[in-house]
Amino acid sequence: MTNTKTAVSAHKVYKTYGAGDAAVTALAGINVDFSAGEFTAIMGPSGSGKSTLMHVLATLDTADDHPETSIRIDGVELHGLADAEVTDFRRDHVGFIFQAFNLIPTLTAEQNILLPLGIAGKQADERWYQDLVRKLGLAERLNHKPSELSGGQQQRVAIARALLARPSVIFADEPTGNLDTASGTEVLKLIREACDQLGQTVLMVTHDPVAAAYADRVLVLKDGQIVEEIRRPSRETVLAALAKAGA
Ligand SMILES: Nc1ncnc2c1ncn2[C@@H]1O[C@H](COP(=O)(O)OP(=O)(O)OP(=O)(O)O)[C@@H](O)[C@H]1O
Repeated sequence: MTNTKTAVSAHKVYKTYGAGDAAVTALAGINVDFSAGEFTAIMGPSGSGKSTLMHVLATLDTADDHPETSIRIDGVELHGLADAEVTDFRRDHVGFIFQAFNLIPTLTAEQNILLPLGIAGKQADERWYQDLVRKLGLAERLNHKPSELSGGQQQRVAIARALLARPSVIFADEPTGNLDTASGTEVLKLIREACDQLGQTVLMVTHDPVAAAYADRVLVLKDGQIVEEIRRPSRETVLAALAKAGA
């Protein structure tokens, strides 16, 4: 991608859980930018702060108050913004693909895909919706409930739901964690295509070096800090970086 616009920018991001002797530093002053259209994998040992970083950048959790902390998405400063404003912003700019899919079991695939826009009181772009459904191979499955879909199909419904609103950035937490290899590969290729063809920005937490090799870059966290950055990762370079970080 030649587009170098910054989609997400984090500056001096700290997160401490608990207080006093029980305090745990989950993020120890993170500085990182994510360019528009870039696919980044976030890796590191258990407890290194991956989920915390995702949640804080996605505005699902708040960073510690620190005079210089800044978290921006599409240039909008989100750190310190009131909850209601953050919720509104998130609805328009941020999409999620979580491992547990977060699909509503009583709704059909189509209703699940359309739900977030419906809640926001917005109409889906009909052509874009049809495009997504076709591209994701869901056309024959739209009237099925999640329990009538395979894991890969459920994850594709979650991807369609995330992409429909054309969010500036999508946060994916172990999106292939529950899938068999074939479905996992399919999901990773779709995420890759969304970045290459639609300019979608994606941040993905994963433990899988093969999944990480689909990304443009890998960030390795350790003790709440970024200790390694790999551009154009391969399974081998990722494994070496993880070994170095003690994962
Ligand atoms: N709600 C919480 N209360 C207290 N400590 C927490 C909380 N959430 C996370 N932590 C601590 O913060 C640190 C970072 O946790 P985090 O879940 O971000 O790590 P992770 O890299 O995502 O781990 P994993 O790979 O095991 O999911 C850990 O030491 C964890 O125990």
